[in-house]
Amino acid sequence: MIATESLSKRYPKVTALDRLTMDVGPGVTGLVGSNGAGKSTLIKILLGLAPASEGRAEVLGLDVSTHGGAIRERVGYMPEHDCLPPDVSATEFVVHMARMSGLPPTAARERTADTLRHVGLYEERYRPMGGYSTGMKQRVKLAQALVHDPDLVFLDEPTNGLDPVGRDDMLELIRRIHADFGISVLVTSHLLGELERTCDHVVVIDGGSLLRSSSTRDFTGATTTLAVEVTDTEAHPDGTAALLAALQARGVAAGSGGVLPGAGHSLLLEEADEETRDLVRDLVVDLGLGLVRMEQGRRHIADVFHTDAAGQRAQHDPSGPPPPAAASAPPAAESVRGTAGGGRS
Ligand SMILES: Nc1ncnc2c1ncn2[C@@H]1O[C@H](COP(=O)(O)OP(=O)(O)OP(=O)(O)O)[C@@H](O)[C@H]1O
Repeated sequence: MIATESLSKRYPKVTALDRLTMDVGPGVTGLVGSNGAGKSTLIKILLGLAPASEGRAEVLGLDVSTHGGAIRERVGYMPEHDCLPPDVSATEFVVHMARMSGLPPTAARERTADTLRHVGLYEERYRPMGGYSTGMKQRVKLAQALVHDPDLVFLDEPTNGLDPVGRDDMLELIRRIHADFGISVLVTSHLLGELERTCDHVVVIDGGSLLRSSSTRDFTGATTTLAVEVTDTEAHPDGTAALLAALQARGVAAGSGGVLPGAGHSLLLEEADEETRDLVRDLVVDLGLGLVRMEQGRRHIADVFHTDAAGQRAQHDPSGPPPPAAASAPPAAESVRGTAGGGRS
């Protein structure tokens, strides 16, 4: 679907992409990287909207430097930032975008109604978009990317600004774009956790270079780590801390797993066996906490990202001190915001 070869983009003060070589096949692919990693720049080059400084790229077998128009006919694009005219209704806007994509008037109206229904906008689609919530605006942006029935869509940070429920709804919609309509998806995010539930394949970029590209399954192989999540109670306003203390009192070492996607705080217990699982269960009961989740685990993509990023930096500067991410066991932090280099040149 997408192939780049030594693709670079240099702005006067910044190298946004640095000899990026990658291949993306059909399905749902996540493009992960911190702010400034080069995700939006890559999308603009792939759409033929911005020229590369060096290297080449193809989308659907078409060269981006010479076939931008043909690519945009077959590819949908959901931009990152708010770009909807406030005085226009979703219906008017999406019909307009469908017409711009070459659909005749009747087909444009029919496809608009179908697509807005598909993304979950009903009566409100006749109201001006200025009064919409962030979630509704994201849905309209998604609808306009899908209305001309593309082969592939680029979704730039579609969950930005959404609350956990809105984010889950959007991720479910993204999964269905491929499952129901066979449209392939390239979706960017700085949130690693959400992509491991949504994507078949994940590409991680850092400072404009490829850090890793592999199937989600390969990223998240089985481990002996046990993730435990509990509720707070009146007696234990911080249930996680109470459980941690009780485990430590019995000589079980646990690390804090950070805030998990769409969930609360979690504890991570390394090399947990049957006995440890029984102990956790008993302690949760003794403390009167609610057990939200006890999951023997998969690795989180975040772990792999931190380990790989640390390794790469160590390679670049073998004599230097270890970067913070390498100095301790990497937490399963959800976001890579701010953990990667910015690609300054
Ligand atoms: N038109 C431009 N002129 C100069 N620098 C730019 C331009 N567009 C992007 N950059 C810089 O290129 C780098 C990559 O930006 P890009 O927007 O592609 O990153 P990103 O991964 O999409 O991050 P974000 O999620 O914050 O948008 C950043 O340092 C950014 O400041």
